[in-house]
Amino acid sequence: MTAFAYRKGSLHAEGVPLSAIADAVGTPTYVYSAQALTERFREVTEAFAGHPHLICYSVKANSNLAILKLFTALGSGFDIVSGGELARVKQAGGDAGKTVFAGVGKTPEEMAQALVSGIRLFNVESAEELEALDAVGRRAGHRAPFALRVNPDVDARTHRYIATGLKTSKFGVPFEEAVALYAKAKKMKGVRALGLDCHIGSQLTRTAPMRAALTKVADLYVTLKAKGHALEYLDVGGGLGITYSDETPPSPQEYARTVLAAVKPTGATLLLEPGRSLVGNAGVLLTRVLYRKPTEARTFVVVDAGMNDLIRPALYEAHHEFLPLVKRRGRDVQVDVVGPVCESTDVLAKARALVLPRQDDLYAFMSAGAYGMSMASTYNSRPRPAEVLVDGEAWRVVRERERVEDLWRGERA
Ligand SMILES: Cc1ncc(COP(=O)(O)O)c(C=O)c1O
Ligand SMILES: N[C@@H](CCCC[NH3+])C(=O)O
Repeated sequence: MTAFAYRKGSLHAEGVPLSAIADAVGTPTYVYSAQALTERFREVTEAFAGHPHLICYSVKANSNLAILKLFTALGSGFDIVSGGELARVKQAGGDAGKTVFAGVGKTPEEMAQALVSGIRLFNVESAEELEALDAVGRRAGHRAPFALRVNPDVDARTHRYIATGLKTSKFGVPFEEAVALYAKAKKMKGVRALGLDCHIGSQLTRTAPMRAALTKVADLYVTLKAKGHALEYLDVGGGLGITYSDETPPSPQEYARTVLAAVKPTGATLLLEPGRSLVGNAGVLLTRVLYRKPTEARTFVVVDAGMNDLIRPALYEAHHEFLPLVKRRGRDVQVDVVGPVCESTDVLAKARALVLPRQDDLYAFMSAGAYGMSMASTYNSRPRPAEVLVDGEAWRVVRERERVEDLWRGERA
C-alpha cells in the first residue's frame, strides 16, 4: 500500500486526510508516514538478509527525534556528520555503538566526544584528520576505530552538486594514497584500522557507477587484508535514489544484488548508510495557496511554503510533485508555484500543468521526507514548519512550529 494516496478525492497519509492535519496544525507542515518509514527500512534489511550487515541510517536526511526513535526501534544504527547529530541520536535513544561518523571537517572536540560515547567507526577523510584522530585516541587512552573513506574517482551520474566520488570532490582520500595511509596508521598508537569506506554520491539511479566504485573498493579491501590490516567492515555509503517524478532507481533488491556481488570477495560485514531511500517518499510538505498572479509571461501561484522550508528546487532544480489535497475537476493551465521568499530562485514547482488553484486551497509537495526539514532555515525570518508523524488513523506533532520568539533566541539587542 502506498502511504500517500487519494481516497474519495482527498489525499491521505495512511488513514488520515492531510487536510485535517493542515486545518489543525496550519501550514507549512511536514507530514511523515510511520508505515512508509517502517516498510522501507524492512525492505532494505530484507534485501541484505543472509549477509552480515548493519544499516546506519543517514541522520542528515531527516533528523527529527521521532524518526530516529522509530529507526532505533527497528534496530537501525546511524551515520552522523557532526556532534549535533550524535547528540540527536543519543537523545532519541540510539546506540553510539551502532553509529559511524563521517565528514571532512570533524573537530577534535567532536571526535573526543564520539570516542567517549563508544562510536563504532570514524570514517576518516584526510591524512591530517587521521593524525588528529590519533592524537584524540592517545589522549583518551584508547585506540579510535577507523575506516578511510576513499575516493574511487567514479562518476555517479547524478546532479553535480550531490556527486562525491570524483577526484575533484572534497570527499575521501585519493584512492592511490590509501595503502600508504593504512601503513602509516599501523604505527600510530591512538587509532585502529577497522574498515574501509566509500560513498560516491546521492540520488543514484543507475547500478553501473555503484558496481564500478564498489569493485575498486572491494579490491582494495582484499589488498589491505593481505597486508595484515585486521579490517572487519566495508562501509558502502548511501546514495540509493528514489522516484520524484519519472526516475526509475534500482529497487532495494536490485541494489542489494549489485552491492553483494561487488563485495563478495571481501567477506566483510557491510555497513550501509541509506538516507533518502528510507525517508524521501515517506514525507510531504503541506502548503496553502496565498495568491494567484497571472502576468503576461506566466501565471504564478504564490504559496505559504518557501525555499527556506524546502530548498531542493532552488538548490538543485529538483522536482517535487505538487498535488491538491482535495482533487478538483477543470481545465489544466500552466503555472509556476513560488514561495514568499525574496529570491528569484524561490520557485518550488516550475511550468506545471494543473487546474488553477483557488486562494486558500491546500496542496502537498511530495517526496519531501529527505533533505526537506533538515535543510530548512529561517531565512527572511520565517519560522520553520511544524512536523507531524502519522501512524494508521493516528497522528501527532513531532516538532512544534517554530515561534517568532525563537527567531532571536540568543541574540542581544
Ligand atoms: C557519507 C554519506 N553517507 C550517506 C549519505 C546519505 O546519502 P543518501 O541520502 O543519498 O542515501 C551521504 C549523503 O549523500 C553521505 O555523504
Ligand atoms: N541535500 C541533497 C543530498 C545531499 C546528500 C548529502 N551528502 C539533496 O537534497 O538531494
